[in-house]
Amino acid sequence: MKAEDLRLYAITDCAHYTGQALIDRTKALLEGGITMLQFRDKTRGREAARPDAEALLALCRAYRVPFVINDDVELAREIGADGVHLGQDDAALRLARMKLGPDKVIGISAHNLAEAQEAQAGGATYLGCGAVFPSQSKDAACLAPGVLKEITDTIDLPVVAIGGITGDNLDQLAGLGCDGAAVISALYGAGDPLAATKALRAQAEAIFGPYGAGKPQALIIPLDRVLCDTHAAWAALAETYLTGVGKAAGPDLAAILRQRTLAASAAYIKHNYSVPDGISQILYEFDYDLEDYYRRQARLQPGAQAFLDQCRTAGIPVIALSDASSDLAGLLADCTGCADALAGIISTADGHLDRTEPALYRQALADIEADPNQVWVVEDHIDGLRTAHRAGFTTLAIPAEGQDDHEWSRLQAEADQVVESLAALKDLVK
Ligand SMILES: Cc1ncc(COP(=O)(O)OP(=O)(O)O)c(N)n1
Ligand SMILES: Cc1ncsc1CCOP(=O)(O)O
Ligand SMILES: [Mg+2]
Repeated sequence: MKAEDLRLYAITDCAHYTGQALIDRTKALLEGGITMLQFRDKTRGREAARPDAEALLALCRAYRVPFVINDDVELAREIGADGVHLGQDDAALRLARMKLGPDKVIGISAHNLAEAQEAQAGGATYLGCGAVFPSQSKDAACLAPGVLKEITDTIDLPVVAIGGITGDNLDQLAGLGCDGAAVISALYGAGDPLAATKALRAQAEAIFGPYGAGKPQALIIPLDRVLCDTHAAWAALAETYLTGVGKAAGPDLAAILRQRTLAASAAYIKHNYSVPDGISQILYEFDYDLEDYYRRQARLQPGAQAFLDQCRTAGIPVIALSDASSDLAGLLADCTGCADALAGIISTADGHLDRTEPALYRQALADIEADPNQVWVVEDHIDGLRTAHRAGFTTLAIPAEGQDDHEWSRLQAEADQVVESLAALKDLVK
């Protein structure tokens, strides 16, 4: 989840709408441009509410909008929602984080700086602060604007304001440092929910900043497989090595190693095939084969040159990501003629990092002053996409050779955006 997902955050009004009426109304809100949805049902129990929650989750997936459940961590976990929103009297943040894992959204209600600090220290994803105005939907004490400002000035988490917000008072939230507005009645209670959402969304963007807009400040993209046609070389590395030492590779070896770095692949082979060489010798052989392929056969993928040219025209630095050493990756860039178009190369092998470590992606920011949120990480790899997401980058899924259908559907479900090709990516940076 990104801070901009909070721009116009709708919360269901299950006191007035359930079943098909709730789905229809929510669909109008999604069509009108809500940027996040919370399922909040304060009266029905978990089992009675579950079908509505599941239907809304499917709808939010279709509109690529995060979907969280109010109060009920178990329901969120069971249906695979993006997370939960918890108040001060709800389940403990620590327990919720344990149950949901590090990647899920956990929003916490905070009414003062101490609560906000505790939520930040406990691993909350965002804060809901209010009521900022008297609310018809909940009997909640009003928060002074000074307290809200103190929270946004002190805390690093994204903050959404809540309570009594309408088109008539939204402007009063300008300058308080919030990322968006959470709304029940001004959306669900509107005579024309589609028109009301469109109007509130435009107003929210004017006050809190654009949503999903603009070009990235920089872009991180895999060099192998995505920019260059090196899938065949990577897929053959382990088998070629094993053949050389007189062993036969298992049928699914290439698929197993696709998720691993070179070092982890070498370790896998060492431990599963009782080969004579040590891990560093296996790595040496891998590097040798890659270098040979890079020098003799590697080419840019179709559309890569045009995409890189467009980035250059638009002034967007492109940082290539590689699982080979940066020396080898540099050789690939030279041999395929894209070296001059790259602002840098980051390598899992150099830093002994794998794609589950945010430090990998953060390296890219060392030389450029960019807000991670404004940096796009293009990934063909599910671990990489998840890590970049967790590190606060905007993520784009792209297909690549060697992905199976399962991985591609997970990428599509979890990415902020999906691009079908480098040509489509080029259009996005125009
Ligand atoms: C975005 C957001 N912010 C605050 C709340 C309120 O949560 P809580 O204090 O737990 O009250 P209930 O909504 O559970 O009645 C929220 N739901 N969403
Ligand atoms: C859940 C909640 N928490 C504080 S105020 C509120 C209700 C927000 O609803 P409305 O937008 O109708 O005031
Ligand atoms: Mg609650």
